Amino acid sequence: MADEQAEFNLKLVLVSFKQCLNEKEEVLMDPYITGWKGLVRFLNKLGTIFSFISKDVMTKIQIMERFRSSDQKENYSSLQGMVQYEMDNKLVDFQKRSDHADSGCRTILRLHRALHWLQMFLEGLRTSQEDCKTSVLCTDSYNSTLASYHPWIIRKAVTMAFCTLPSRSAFLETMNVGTPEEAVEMLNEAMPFICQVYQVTQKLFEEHTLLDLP
Ligand SMILES: CCCCCCCC/C=C\CCCCCCCC(=O)N[C@@H](COP(=O)(O)O)[C@H](O)/C=C/CCCCCCCCCCCCC
Repeated sequence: MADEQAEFNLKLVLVSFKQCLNEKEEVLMDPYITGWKGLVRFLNKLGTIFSFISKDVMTKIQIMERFRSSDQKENYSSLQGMVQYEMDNKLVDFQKRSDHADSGCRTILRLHRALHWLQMFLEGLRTSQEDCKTSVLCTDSYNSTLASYHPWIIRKAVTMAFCTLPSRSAFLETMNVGTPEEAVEMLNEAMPFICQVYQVTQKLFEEHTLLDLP
């Protein structure tokens, strides 16, 4: 709990995503989870209107943490290991959610899709003009990524929440790494790691036809 409430710092998120890939290009589960926890911390700072989103992410993080503390924890130390284990043991629902409603694969797929949104959003943030509206950046990146997976009611709630986002400079200052310029500098550093984690995961899920899990 204390961990979830700790102060957000962009650098910690950056370090986690940097640590995600090992020399064999495997995505390591623990830093992946830590990176997401850091992002939730940031989301919580943006106001209670975002709490329905952070609750959903926390539920998914907790599912993955349970796997990591179960007697099968070794099989969940990387995304590659998890896919292999769940596929070999038929632990993934492909048609509809039933016996394996909360498999690691479908849970990570939701976070993976959200990582695509993050990638688009941060790219917009880092390359946009000072007077650009974060709500517009957020809406555009959401519409081109996650929106197609969400029902109308979620899309409406999400779009309303985006309207409450602070200005670009206030948003960058919330990252807790100094001036907006310094935050942009750090985003420049963070982006390649986030993109690489996204690409490796995308390839893995594509190879095992896991990109449409219910
Ligand atoms: C480097 C830091 C700077 C940027 C900080 C951004 C912080 C973002 C933190 C979290 C991102 C949100 C991740 C959302 C995950 C959504 C997963 C999902 O799609 N869940 C749906 C499907 O799950 P199942 O039902 O199949 O289990 C679920 O139905 C959705 C629930 C709630 C709505 C999710 C909306 C996602 C909007 C993403 C934008 C977040 C806005 C952040 C504002 C900056």
